[in-house]
Amino acid sequence: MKEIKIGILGFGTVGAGVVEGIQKNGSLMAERTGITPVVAKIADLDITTDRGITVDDGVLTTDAMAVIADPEIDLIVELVGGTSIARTFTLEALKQGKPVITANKALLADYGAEIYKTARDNNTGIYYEAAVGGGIPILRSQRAGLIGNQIESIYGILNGTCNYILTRMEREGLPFDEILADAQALGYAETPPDLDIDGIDTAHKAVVLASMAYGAPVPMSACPTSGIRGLSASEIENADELGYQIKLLAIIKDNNGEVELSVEPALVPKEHMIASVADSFNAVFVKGDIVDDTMYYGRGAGRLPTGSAVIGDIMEAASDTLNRVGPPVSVTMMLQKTELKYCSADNIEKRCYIRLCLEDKPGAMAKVMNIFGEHNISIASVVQKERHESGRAPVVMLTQKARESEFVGAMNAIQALDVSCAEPIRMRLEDFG
Ligand SMILES: NC(=O)C1=CN([C@@H]2O[C@H](COP(=O)(O)OP(=O)(O)OC[C@H]3O[C@@H](n4cnc5c(N)ncnc54)[C@H](O)[C@@H]3O)[C@@H](O)[C@H]2O)C=CC1
Ligand SMILES: N[C@@H](CC=O)C(=O)O
Ligand code: NA
Repeated sequence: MKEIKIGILGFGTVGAGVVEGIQKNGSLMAERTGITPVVAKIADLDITTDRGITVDDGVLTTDAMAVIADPEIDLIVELVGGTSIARTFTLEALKQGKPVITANKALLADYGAEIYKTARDNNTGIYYEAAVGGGIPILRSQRAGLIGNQIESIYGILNGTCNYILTRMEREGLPFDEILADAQALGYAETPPDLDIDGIDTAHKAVVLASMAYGAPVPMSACPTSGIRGLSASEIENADELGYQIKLLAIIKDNNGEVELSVEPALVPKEHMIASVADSFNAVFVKGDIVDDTMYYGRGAGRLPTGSAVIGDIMEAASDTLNRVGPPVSVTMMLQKTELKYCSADNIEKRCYIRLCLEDKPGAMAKVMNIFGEHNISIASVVQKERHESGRAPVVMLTQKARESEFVGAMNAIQALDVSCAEPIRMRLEDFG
């Protein structure tokens, strides 16, 4: 039986989950692989807080750099988070030829190009399954099971916090802030949670998925991003009445050789499988040119599910190290091309949900319809609610597909109308057609 000595940096939610998982199932992993995982060192700035886990004397330290430099340590697990000290730790370990396992999608999204190249140049690996879809082995599926496919499209619910908030707003009608506090207490949210609710965490994961799908590090600037901050109960109710649910979606497509990428809240049909993905669960739908449609589902956040993904990477990195495999597929797939072409956001075609507030006056609707006509936007359905006592009436519309630039033009023109009494609300409607 061979042994692999692991140095963990960051003993927070995920770090503690990794140690708990190895304590529980380490012997099972050893029986299955012939490699015994040994947590030799854990570095954290705080080594006094009780994580509900007992470790041997001498394992805990506050000095992460000493763990990286320790010749006894075979591989490094980076779980401190953020993009500053985590980048320093990761690059230093790779330069010493040690494989790094990380759950840090922000780090990969911002510094992926530098990190993958450093791994390759030092003949070692960076492993990052936990960075996308938490416990779901989505990247492993992409780089192993789907390796023979051109990826046509990926749709993902990739943020446990947002999906948890949307689910409870819809089911329990609770206020946004109250549910966010629960998501934080459950260990799902980032620090700060703005990364979750503004869609940035989803975008971090989307660019990692897109990089692997299309073969080069994709910059965050290529991913137009909006989140669920300020989403009102009215949108959830209106969507429900029309047969839809609202989900924060990552959308990645090969659009005639150009990468189409966005993160945005979207109405999805209630009968589609994606609508049944609730709470902190994530789901990723990948369509390949050979395999056709595939779907992956599981816990997207939390101590043990994320720990499970990190542990899978530890065992793969251990096997690669012991077998002296050079840079693994998780590195080479990210460095196939030097540059990718991106679809301009203006040219993306989509359907939309639109809520207007109109003065209830004769001709108001005709003015609005004229504007849609001028912008080549065809309306699929319109619901005008009873007018309020104020003389104003909310109007809810679903459109057919049109170009983003036409939607922007139409919204500006409608807002400028004398009969328009509030800024129009617009969201994507994704029917997967
Ligand atoms: N919590 C979750 O469900 C998931 C988290 N992740 C990612 O995993 C990483 C870790 O997240 P959490 O465990 O939730 O964060 P956390 O905040 O619970 O843990 C981070 C730990 O790192 C320690 N730390 C900070 N600076 C340090 C330094 N210089 N040296 C040593 N220790 C240091 C902190 O004291 C803390 O205990 C992040 O990149 C996060 O985005 C990924 C998937 C899911
Ligand atoms: N904050 C993230 C944690 C996992 O990546 C989430 O809520 O999904
Ligand atoms: Na994963």
